[in-house]
Amino acid sequence: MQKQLAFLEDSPPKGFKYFPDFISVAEEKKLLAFLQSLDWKNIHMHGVIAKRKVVHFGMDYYYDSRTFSPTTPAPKELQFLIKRAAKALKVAPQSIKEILISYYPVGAPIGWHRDAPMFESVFGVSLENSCTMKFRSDSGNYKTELEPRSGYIIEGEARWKWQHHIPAVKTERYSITMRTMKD
Ligand SMILES: O=C(O)CCC(=O)C(=O)O
Ligand SMILES: [Fe+2]
Repeated sequence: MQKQLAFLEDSPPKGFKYFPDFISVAEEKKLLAFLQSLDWKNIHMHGVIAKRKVVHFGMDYYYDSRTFSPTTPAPKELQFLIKRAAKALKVAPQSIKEILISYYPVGAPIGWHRDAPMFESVFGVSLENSCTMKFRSDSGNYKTELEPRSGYIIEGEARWKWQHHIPAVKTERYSITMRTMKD
């Protein structure tokens, strides 16, 4: 019994895949320099301003109304990453319609959620520092470390049956998440 519980706790949700060293140190350095040039926006949710800041390409997402509309296409600096993520997701690069760049200052979390229902698969890349990502569902809990330069896929059960969350980060971190749209 004990063993089975431990197994449940430790096995990743189906549809979550992790890719250590998805980008090189040089690519990370270039991306981080590019991110400094962006026009970072606050997230207003239910009258509160979140600690993390974001930049959207492809689709703008309005957190309060949960609606979206087309915005600036992804710049050239992100094209290699979109191509690589699309390959890992086994979709065409044009299928990646939303690119969300997030900055987590020390102490910034992202609360428990499922990504908005208009999106399908998610590919995330972590930059600068590690964080913990937690998953929960009726079938259990799972916790993993997202290292700098790693990538992850959230699709299938991990996407629709599980929620995920990043506890307040201990060291600042950036992520670039790329999403396909649901049909
Ligand atoms: O920062 C990340 O890697 C994940 C962010 C996330 O879950 C989201 O934007 O929906
Ligand atoms: Fe998410």
